[in-house]
Amino acid sequence: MKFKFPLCGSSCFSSSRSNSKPTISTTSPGEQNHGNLRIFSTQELQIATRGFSSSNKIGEGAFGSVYRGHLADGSVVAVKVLSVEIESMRGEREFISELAALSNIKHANLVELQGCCVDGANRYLVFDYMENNSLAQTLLGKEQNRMKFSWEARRDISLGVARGLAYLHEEVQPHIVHRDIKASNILLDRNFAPKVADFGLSRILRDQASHISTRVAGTLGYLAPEYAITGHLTRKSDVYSFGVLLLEIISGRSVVDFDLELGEHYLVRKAWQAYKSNKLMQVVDPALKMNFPEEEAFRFLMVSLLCVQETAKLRPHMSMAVKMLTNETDIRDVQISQPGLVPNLKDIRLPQKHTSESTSSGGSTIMSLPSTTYF
Ligand SMILES: Nc1ncnc2c1ncn2[C@@H]1O[C@H](COP(=O)(O)OP(=O)(O)OP(=O)(O)O)[C@@H](O)[C@H]1O
Repeated sequence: MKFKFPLCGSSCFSSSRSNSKPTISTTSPGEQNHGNLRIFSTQELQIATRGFSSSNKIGEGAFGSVYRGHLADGSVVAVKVLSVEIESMRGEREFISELAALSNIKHANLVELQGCCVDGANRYLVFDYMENNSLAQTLLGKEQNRMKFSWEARRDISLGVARGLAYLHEEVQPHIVHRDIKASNILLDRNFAPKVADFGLSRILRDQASHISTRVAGTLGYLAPEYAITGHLTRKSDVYSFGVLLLEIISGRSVVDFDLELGEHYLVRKAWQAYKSNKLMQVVDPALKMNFPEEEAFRFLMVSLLCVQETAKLRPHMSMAVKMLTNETDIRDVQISQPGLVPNLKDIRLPQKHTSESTSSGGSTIMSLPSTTYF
């Protein structure tokens, strides 16, 4: 069954600046419905996060800081304090109604948006709290933060992410292109089930020129070449990023790592060279000490290479990628062509100024990312 994602609801919301408690307009019963979105007061979030204390801070991203919070009902949440300037965001009503639509999107592999808070110029998002942090920290992070991931854990995480993305791409209507699939946006719950975070947000939180450079730079290795060069964003750009992520999960290393010896810096290039010389299994994380089913690992590597092919239309849709990973679809005879490679990140000229106008319509989303010197 397809999930309907109402793009612009007509919900009506206003916040009282005097007592920080948001109030919902009662002009029309139909206009009060925020679906699953809970409207928090600033006071509630202050109490939950102990005044946004540094000991409750769990991370920092392009859109602001993230704090762990304990709500009065005993549940634990992650509160994202948006640092994006108010002028750059959508209007309050539109902001609330679009978040309401996002909060209705529920899937076992997506981080749930519980609610939000609007208090004058301050805006906060409240998500389910994920106990085991992100893949960027636990799989690819500093030695002291790393955990051991068995092959089975890696397989389940890869499949979960693929299913979450397939849901956004093919079940939600109109579909959602995530735009920022990467290890730091894959969070793990208490059972290490993977949850894709931050879907749908880039459309709502318009990036500020001041931080777009770092934002793009941090994500470069995951960018599909056609997106990086022309700014033309489709679901297949997410498929490319998923392919990169899959390679990272299997190999246990980051997509770009200049600490490794020359020739090893770029994971996608390394995997492609290994494939061409019939040594693809060398890409599997040595930390697994050969403790994995070879046939399955080979299949996963082949799927990752299919997803990162340079030509977008040769990449599978996410539902097909799921079928390939689970072996419902046989890929033994599939031809793999040259991947989109990023040979020299230093050559990329990042924009000084950026306006991110993204519209999701029909089959693609067009973004005004300036072209880059990429190859
Ligand atoms: N729901 C959550 N539960 C637990 N921790 C979270 C949650 N959301 C975010 N975090 C933590 O906060 C960090 C920052 O998250 P955020 O989404 O703001 O930025 P990011 O994904 O790391 O980077 P970027 O903003 O560039 O995408 C994450 O890496 C993670 O460690």
